Amino acid sequence: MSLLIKHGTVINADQSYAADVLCEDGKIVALEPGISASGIDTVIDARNCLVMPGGIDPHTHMQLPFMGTVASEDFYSGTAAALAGGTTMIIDFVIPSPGERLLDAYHKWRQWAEKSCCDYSFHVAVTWWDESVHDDMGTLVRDWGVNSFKHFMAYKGAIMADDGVLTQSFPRALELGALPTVHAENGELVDYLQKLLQKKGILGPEGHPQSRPPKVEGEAAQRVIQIAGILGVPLYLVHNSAIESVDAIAAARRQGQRVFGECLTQHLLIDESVYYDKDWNRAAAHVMSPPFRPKAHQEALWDALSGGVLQTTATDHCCFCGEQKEMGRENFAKIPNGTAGVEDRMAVLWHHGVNMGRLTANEFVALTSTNAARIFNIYPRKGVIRVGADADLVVWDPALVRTIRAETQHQRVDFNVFEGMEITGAPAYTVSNGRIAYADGKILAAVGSGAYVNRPAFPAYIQAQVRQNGRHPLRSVPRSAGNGADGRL
Ligand SMILES: NC(=O)NCCC(=O)O
Ligand SMILES: [Zn+2]
Repeated sequence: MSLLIKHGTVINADQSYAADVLCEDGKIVALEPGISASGIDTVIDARNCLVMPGGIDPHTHMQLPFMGTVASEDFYSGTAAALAGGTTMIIDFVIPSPGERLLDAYHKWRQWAEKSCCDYSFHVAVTWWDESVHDDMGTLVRDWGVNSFKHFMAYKGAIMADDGVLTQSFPRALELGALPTVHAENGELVDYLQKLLQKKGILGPEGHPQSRPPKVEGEAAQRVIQIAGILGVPLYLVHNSAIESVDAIAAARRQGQRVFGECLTQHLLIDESVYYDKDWNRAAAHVMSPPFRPKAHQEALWDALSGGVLQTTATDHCCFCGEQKEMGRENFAKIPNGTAGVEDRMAVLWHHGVNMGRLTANEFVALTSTNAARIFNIYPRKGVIRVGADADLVVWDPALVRTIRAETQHQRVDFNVFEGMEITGAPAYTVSNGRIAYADGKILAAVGSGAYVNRPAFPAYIQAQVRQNGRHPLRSVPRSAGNGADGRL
């Protein structure tokens, strides 16, 4: 099975150049101008197009049982939507139910994910602590290619990990060479503010952002960064949405702490006014955590992306239809949290980032693919166009104009937070493992054509820094009974 992409401009995170890309049996095998098309099975003419590494979305929830319901995607529909948007790999989350063993939950998710039509991998959530969690973390890293564990500081009474859990899990992750990831919101404060708002009769979706103000995120981000610093553990903070958390990450990085940050495309473009919409359905459709913020936070997020404080963009893709959001009609705290985004992440970031002059095309590649591949240790297999890498590519037409509409989307949900947004620049073709998976608006990838990606532990990219940061050396003072070692009291 051979595929040749001719006449395009290759864009990697570090450089751009004109070259044809030859793929055979799922790998890139040649990369140079003027490769002959004779004997090749499929040829794509990429004239006037850019050829980029396929996107990696490091934060999706395709099929998540959450808040009394289950996200409306399955792994086929969700990964098909990813391919339509130029994303060729997702890292989804295994979230064990209370009391469920991590390994059992992991195998359940693996079974669900067999339908995937793009490559995938899993972070596994640690939501409580006991010996079985300690042991299963080891098994997952050693035998099942998991190199990151997720901790929710929010969702009290459900999946929240308190400081005790973080303090057990982080050093365990460190000894296994795995990266702790964290949803930073102070779950106690959210719980308190939700109850306060309810007592005051504020029960509509406008209660959602008021119960989770930016400082609730900032406090948790600062606290977990300090905890990780004390323990000498690298850290990845998911979906940063607020100036407060970005500032906390910037300060830690300035001091040499190994902290990585992600932001969601949705938080870059949408502000909190959506929760004050008179139409309950529209307001509820935007309920996700952290919530959308006042506009000033968006500019800070853009600056953090272009300034290197945040390294990745994701979506937290988690679809709930209107009927599911209805569960919170009488109480905002019961509206299932989550919005979709995997289909639009790259186009929205291209349009508002590259076209608007905030990002270069190379930075776009870094932020949508390469940095995630490095942090989660699948680089250079993914995240770069080079000989030997997986043939996961997007042929990007920078002149393609499209209006985002829920009506025409592939993701399985009845709403789109970017509804009506006109964007310029979109995938003409998406190539997954050397095959055309999306072209001319159509998904061509078969159910189950995606593969599970093992992610090895001890990423060199992170580990060197961990050694440098180190834990403070522990010291003891030798003393004789009752006296100091030197005989003096
Ligand atoms: N983000 C969100 O609202 N839903 C998915 C679960 C999570 O990541 O917090
Ligand atoms: Zn989250």
